[in-house]
Amino acid sequence: MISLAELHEVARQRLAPEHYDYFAGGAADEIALEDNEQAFRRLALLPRILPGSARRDVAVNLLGAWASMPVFVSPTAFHRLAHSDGELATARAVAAARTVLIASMAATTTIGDMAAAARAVDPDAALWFQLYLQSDTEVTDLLVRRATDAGCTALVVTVDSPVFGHHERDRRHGFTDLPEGLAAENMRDLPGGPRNIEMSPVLSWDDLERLRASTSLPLVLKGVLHPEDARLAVERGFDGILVSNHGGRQLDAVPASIDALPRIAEVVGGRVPVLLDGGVRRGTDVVIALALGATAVGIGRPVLWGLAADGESGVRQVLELLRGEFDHALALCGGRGLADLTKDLVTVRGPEVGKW
Ligand SMILES: Cc1cc2nc3c(=O)[nH]c(=O)nc-3n(C[C@H](O)[C@H](O)[C@H](O)COP(=O)(O)O)c2cc1C
Ligand SMILES: CCCCC(=O)C(=O)O
Repeated sequence: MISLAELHEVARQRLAPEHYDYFAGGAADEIALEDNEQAFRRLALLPRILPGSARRDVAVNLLGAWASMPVFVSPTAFHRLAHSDGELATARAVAAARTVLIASMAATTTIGDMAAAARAVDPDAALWFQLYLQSDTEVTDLLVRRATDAGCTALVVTVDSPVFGHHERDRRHGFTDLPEGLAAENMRDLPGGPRNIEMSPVLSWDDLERLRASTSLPLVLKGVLHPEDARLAVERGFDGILVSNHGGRQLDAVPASIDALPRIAEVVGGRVPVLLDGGVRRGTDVVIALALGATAVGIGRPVLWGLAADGESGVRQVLELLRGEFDHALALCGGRGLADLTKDLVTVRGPEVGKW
């Protein structure tokens, strides 16, 4: 495989149409979904010349975890729909690539089993846990305890989903339930029996403060697009921001993640890491996002495509392709390290090129 696009094509052929469309789809007219990728194509890089060194250092510290490159894996649900090894394959591949895996609360494998699979590859494997706050605080607390016991070193609270997004592809297929034998394994053995994952508009900053007080793990807020929310998050002592439009699966009228990034990076002003996901498909996308102020970027669907195409090996290919492309793009930009990626390198494509 020579590009992420090729792995996507193989995955499309392998997956049942209803499962492919669950993974690929977005909300409503899929404007945000498409814009996530298109927005990168509207931007251009102005490379610097004569770097004077053949060494390039791309490792980055993410809330105490060393990642070998500024690319991590964003949380996506139901990996066993993509491949029978599911999240175990993903966990092994990400550990082998020495980067951070954000495990989805909606995984089809428990967080404990994912952690064991990752640690068998690398005892220092970095695993974070994504959480939808549940209105029953007992459930949330138990999930946090399980993630902590599994050795997760940060919690990523998804805050862009007060209600479920409307996915018309799923409606067309009538795809509402996981096939027999697959389940959201983290939601078993909870008070009141197995639970469905709840999304709730009742949640407020108070609930986040409550979570803050109940754990010593760093907390990242995922799904921030408004600069004012980023400011509030930093002022209230949260540890990181993940700029994301949920891969275009929630509100369709939102901007592309990369277009929302600069204002948020400005408001945050380096006080906490600013992460980004949505539409990252090439090493040059990683360069652009870092230059515009991201500390690192996440990939969602490409991991699912790698998994569906070739299990653990497919996910490894995705991560190694991006690592290679990123390093190559950094070299072509005359960069020696991540600190060389500054916002003067980015401009818009077309006749406005000098005006940005
Ligand atoms: C099939 C699928 C399932 C997802 N499940 C979750 C999830 O369980 N929790 C969450 O916070 N985000 C979830 N997301 C959003 C991703 O974390 C991420 O924001 C998005 O996929 C990034 O965009 P990309 O797919 O263009 O890389 C999901 C996305 C997809 C495509
Ligand atoms: C309850 C599962 C939610 C998964 C999700 O976030 C998505 O499909 O985008």
